[in-house]
Amino acid sequence: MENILEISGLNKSYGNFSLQDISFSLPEGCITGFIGINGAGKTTTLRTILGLTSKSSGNVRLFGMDMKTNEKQIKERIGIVLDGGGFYDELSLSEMKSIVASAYKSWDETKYRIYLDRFSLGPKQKINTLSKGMRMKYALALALSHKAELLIMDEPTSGLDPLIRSQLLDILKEFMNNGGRGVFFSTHITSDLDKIADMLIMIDNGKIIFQEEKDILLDSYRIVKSDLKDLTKDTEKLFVNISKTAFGFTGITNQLEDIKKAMPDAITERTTIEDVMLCNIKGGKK
Ligand SMILES: Nc1ncnc2c1ncn2[C@@H]1O[C@H](COP(=O)(O)OP(=O)(O)OP(=O)(O)O)[C@@H](O)[C@H]1O
Repeated sequence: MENILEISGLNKSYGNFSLQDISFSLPEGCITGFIGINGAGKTTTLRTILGLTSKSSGNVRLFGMDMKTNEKQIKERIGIVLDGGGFYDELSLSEMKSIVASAYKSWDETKYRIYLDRFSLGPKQKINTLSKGMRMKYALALALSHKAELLIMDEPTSGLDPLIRSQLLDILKEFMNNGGRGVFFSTHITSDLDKIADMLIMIDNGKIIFQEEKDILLDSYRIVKSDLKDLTKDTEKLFVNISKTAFGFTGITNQLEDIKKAMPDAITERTTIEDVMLCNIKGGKK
């Protein structure tokens, strides 16, 4: 599998916040979720990758090309959905589309109209009359109408109702049906990724905490419930996070085999992505 995106040694500072030595890669054919709590650095990373925010150091390669020297060719092949869209609010959808379309050699007007119809958006409607969900659909229609091979989306599901979120997930699955493509999707709402992500990258406080295939990640963690008597100085070390009550404890572990030996009667349950994200935040579960 080729890497569609490769980031190495990315650094960037904003006052007290900094992206620290961010490195990861996205293989083609994967929907990758970029997860982290508010303020973790997701938007800053995406904007830095896209050259919308300057970086202090690091390399960004897309489709095997360096972003510094091939920005135009690279951007032709990326569909971008940013929070708020970056649109001129006083324009109609059709006027804004003309500006966006002129930036792409491979603009596909037929496809754009199909998406507009599918999303029930009127070309004469003004951008400032769009609801949050309609704005996201419009951004998606633009991003999908120039034969992009990689979709980069910043919090596309934030603030959307379950119906629109489910439509978005269907569209992403359709997009991935053609080979050689990728989706990079930042979110702090991890339930959508439980359904569609193949790969997960977590950022916290400007640092990458892990990059792992979703199924492998979820297989390696378990929620454990048992009596307090099972907790000793040694067994506590087997947990990433523990909460105790008067009756027992609930913990999250990534050392399941050792837990089974140490407390064979404990109840174990599978985790969600949210459980894994929360227990990997510095300072434990928030
Ligand atoms: N233009 C800016 N100037 C100064 N600080 C900034 C700027 N943009 C972001 N930051 C700071 O960088 C940190 C990371 O913000 P960022 O928006 O990347 O987080 P995020 O993970 O996308 O959060 P959210 O889920 O809330 O969107 C925050 O502390 C934020 O205040």
